[in-house]
Amino acid sequence: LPGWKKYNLTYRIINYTPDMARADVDEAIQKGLEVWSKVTPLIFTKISKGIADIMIAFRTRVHGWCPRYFDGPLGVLGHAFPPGLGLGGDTHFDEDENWTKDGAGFSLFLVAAHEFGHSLGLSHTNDQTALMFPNYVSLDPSKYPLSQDDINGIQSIYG
Ligand SMILES: CC(C)C[C@H](C(=O)NO)C(=O)N[C@@H](CC(N)=O)C(=O)NCc1cccc(N)c1
Ligand SMILES: [Ca+2]
Ligand SMILES: [Zn+2]
Repeated sequence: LPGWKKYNLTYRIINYTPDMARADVDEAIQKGLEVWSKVTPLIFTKISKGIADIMIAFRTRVHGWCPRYFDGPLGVLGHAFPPGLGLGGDTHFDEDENWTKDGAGFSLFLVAAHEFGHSLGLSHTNDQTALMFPNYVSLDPSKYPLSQDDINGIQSIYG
C-alpha cells in the first residue's frame, strides 16, 4: 500500500460549508485527522495559505480540475485522493449534503475520518465494523472507534 514518504503532513481548509459554524468545521476536521494520528507517527499541521499536502474543500457536481464529480444530495458524500503530489491527499466534501456536528444530516467528523483514511493510502474494506467500510454508518462520533481492520491497515503503511 503506497503511503506518504514523510510523517509530518500539512492540511488546509480552502472553504467552509454554510451548514456549520467555522469553529465546528475546524474541530471536525482536526478530530478526523486525530483518529489516524493517534495510531501512527503521523503529525498534521494546519496552514491557512499556500499548498498543503491535504487540501480540503466543499464542492458540488463538476468542480475545478477534479477528475471526479458529485451527485447532489445523498449518494456520494465525499472523495479523497491517495498520497502523492498535486491532487494526492486532497479531500472534497459534497456541499449538497447537510453537514452537521451532531444530530440530523451527515457527521462531518465521521465522513472526514473516513476520507482521510483514503488520503493516507487506505482503500475500502468489507469489514462492516470498520471506518473504511464503504457505507456511512451513523454511530455516535465520540464512541466511533477504529476497528482492528482500520488499525492493521494504517499500521501496515506507517507502522
Ligand atoms: C465510490 C466513492 C466515491 C463513494 C464515496 C466514498 O467512499 N468516498 O470515500 C462515498 O461517499 N461513499 C458513501 C457511501 C455511498 N453512498 O457510496 C459514504 O458514506 N462514504 C463515507 C463514509 C463515512 C463514514 C463511514 C463510512 N464507512 C463511509
Ligand atoms: Ca452527494
Ligand atoms: Zn470511501
